Amino acid sequence: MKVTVVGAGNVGATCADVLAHKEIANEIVLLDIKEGFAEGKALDIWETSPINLYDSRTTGSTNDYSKTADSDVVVITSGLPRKPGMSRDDLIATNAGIVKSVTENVIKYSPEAKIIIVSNPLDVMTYCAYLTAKVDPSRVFGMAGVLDTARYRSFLAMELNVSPKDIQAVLMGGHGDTMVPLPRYTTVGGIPVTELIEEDKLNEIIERTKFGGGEIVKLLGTSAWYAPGAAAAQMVEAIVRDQKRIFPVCAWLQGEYGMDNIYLGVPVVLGKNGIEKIIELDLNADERALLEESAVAVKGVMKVLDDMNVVS
Ligand SMILES: NC(=O)C1=CN([C@@H]2O[C@H](COP(=O)(O)OP(=O)(O)OC[C@H]3O[C@@H](n4cnc5c(N)ncnc54)[C@H](O)[C@@H]3O)[C@@H](O)[C@H]2O)C=CC1
Ligand SMILES: O=C([O-])CC(=O)C(=O)O
Repeated sequence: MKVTVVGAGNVGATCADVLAHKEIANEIVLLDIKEGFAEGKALDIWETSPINLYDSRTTGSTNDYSKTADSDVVVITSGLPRKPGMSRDDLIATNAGIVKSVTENVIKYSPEAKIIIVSNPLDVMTYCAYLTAKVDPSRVFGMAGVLDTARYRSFLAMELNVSPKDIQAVLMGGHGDTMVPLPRYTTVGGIPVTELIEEDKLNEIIERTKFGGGEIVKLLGTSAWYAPGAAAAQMVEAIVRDQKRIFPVCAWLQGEYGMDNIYLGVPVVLGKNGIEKIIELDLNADERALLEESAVAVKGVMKVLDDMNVVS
């Protein structure tokens, strides 16, 4: 299996490192526009192979997409990260052009690839890649929910002092402050979370999750990379190993949840064909209202992209 990661910065290099370390793909290509950067990161990752005892091969490329040819999966992380005081949406002006040109190259050299978008603003950059790639939306989707649920689960594990392995959760909506964690679908070792934690405390954790990206930006001056890189790698793994995992993924909705022509986070089955199924939960009125509010926010940014006329 061949996997390309575009953008050898913090998230991309972390993703490639996890892919290699866990032997998720035997051939990993890291590509960046900055001269020598991807080659340097790829070499550094490869030099961990005798220590971490794996044989996945990681190589780098400065903007030469022929090296990425026939990739099974491509992860796009190229683009600016936000700084303190910025929202993810503030990145649209720069990142739309980057995601468009990268997607054109990706699809030219790997016409059959599944494409996972990571660049922000996530839902709208996924839409941008879909408009550019002109392939079935089951093959173009975004990483956000795996990260957002990981944050939610890690906060719950801290609060309850239990293993994060035993916490299952679903989170829906856009990858922004309007994301929708769903306590009704959160369990700890099979026990509904609401039986283990006070409502106020749970609401605090939900609020922390919604602003989890911003919490790291404030601490670091740039955005997170360990959890995002690992989350993207987990999606790659589900595809290359045809695991049929159920993950919240930013997917193109065509009637599901009563919504049309929008990229939004929903639970899906992820396997060798990309998104193999969108799972429709029976949301209650409150949950539906939150999802609709999130959809309105995403639609607003999609319109900004449409008005930019970046993608024809
Ligand atoms: N979806 C999510 O949950 C998350 C999304 N992000 C987003 O991922 C993106 C990357 O974040 P970081 O890795 O922290 O940034 P970074 O600045 O460390 O890396 C970005 C890399 O993209 C490269 N790049 C820029 N234009 C390019 C082009 N045309 N072709 C190839 N490479 C190009 C840059 O040279 C740089 O090395 C940001 O937009 C950030 O907001 C970050 C974390 C989580
Ligand atoms: O917060 C950011 O800008 C990066 C991101 O999407 C996240 O870490 O959730």
